[in-house]
Amino acid sequence: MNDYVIHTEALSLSYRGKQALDNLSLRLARGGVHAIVGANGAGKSTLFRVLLGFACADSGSAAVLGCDSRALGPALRARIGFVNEEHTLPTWMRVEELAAMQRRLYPGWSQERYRQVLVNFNVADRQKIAELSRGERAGVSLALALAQGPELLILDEPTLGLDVVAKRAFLDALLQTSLDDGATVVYCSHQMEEIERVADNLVIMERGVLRHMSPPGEFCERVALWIADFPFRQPSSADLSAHLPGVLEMRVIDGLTHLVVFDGGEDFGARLRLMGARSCQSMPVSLDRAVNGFLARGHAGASPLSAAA
Ligand SMILES: Nc1ncnc2c1ncn2[C@@H]1O[C@H](COP(=O)(O)OP(=O)(O)OP(=O)(O)O)[C@@H](O)[C@H]1O
Repeated sequence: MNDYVIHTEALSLSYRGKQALDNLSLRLARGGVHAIVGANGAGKSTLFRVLLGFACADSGSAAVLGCDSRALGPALRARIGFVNEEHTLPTWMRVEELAAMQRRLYPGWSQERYRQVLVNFNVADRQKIAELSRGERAGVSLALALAQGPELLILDEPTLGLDVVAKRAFLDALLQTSLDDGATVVYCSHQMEEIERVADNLVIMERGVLRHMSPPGEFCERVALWIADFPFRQPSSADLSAHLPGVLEMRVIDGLTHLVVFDGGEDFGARLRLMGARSCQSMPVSLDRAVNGFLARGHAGASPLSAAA
């Protein structure tokens, strides 16, 4: 018996020949906030669909809270909160009717949590869902999901389209749900500053494959920006690839070579000097730059050093 809230083994799914999940083996431990990132089309939403039993994999296995995703019954579904990026809700219902219905359905319902999230949106209880703006609808669906008191919360780009204040309030409530109620949160997002703030675990997917998993800080520590001054001959992208390990991205700015490097090793500076650098220095990068550099390397249409001058 393991304690993974999500466990996939060699999970594959292709849509008419297009590989969305490619032999994906992923184990997410119980507790904390897990953020899944990846370029557009990396397979994040597809993974969620398979996990929740909305789509069938071609091969491999997927389990949520220890149960095969193909056999999730009502009792198990009640332990999982899910918010999709469209924030699908019954448009004909009034906000108060929807909240009352959910309160009856979920024994762990927290009215306080519901109000805590919803207060940041200008939503009147008597309004119909159809009358709400997109952001307000997102606010209602997020308030409902957090108030359900789920054991596992799966969120597909939950803050897309929210303004800064609403986003912050939602993230605070999310953290509190995870800390106070012990809920495990699994969510995908393209917003790194948000992930930096809330995530305990960073999962990077690329074209249906798991590329990296660690705490965000650990990932950042493995990526560095090197700035080197080559006074005579600027090395080409090909030179760099051949002689330096882990170069993700190269740019020449004001005559200085900027390299984003993953696992460059202790002697990276010495290697730069051997290639003719007069001086060089390394500095840390933000999560945004680290992840984007990492993903740019394998991005469709981009060569490994696509940003090279
Ligand atoms: N119903 C479908 N029919 C055909 N192809 C699909 C379908 N759904 C997804 N795909 C393809 O599967 C791949 C993975 O899509 P998915 O929506 O899972 O990516 P994603 O990581 O969630 O992307 P984004 O960040 O853009 O939301 C993409 O190449 C997409 O074009």
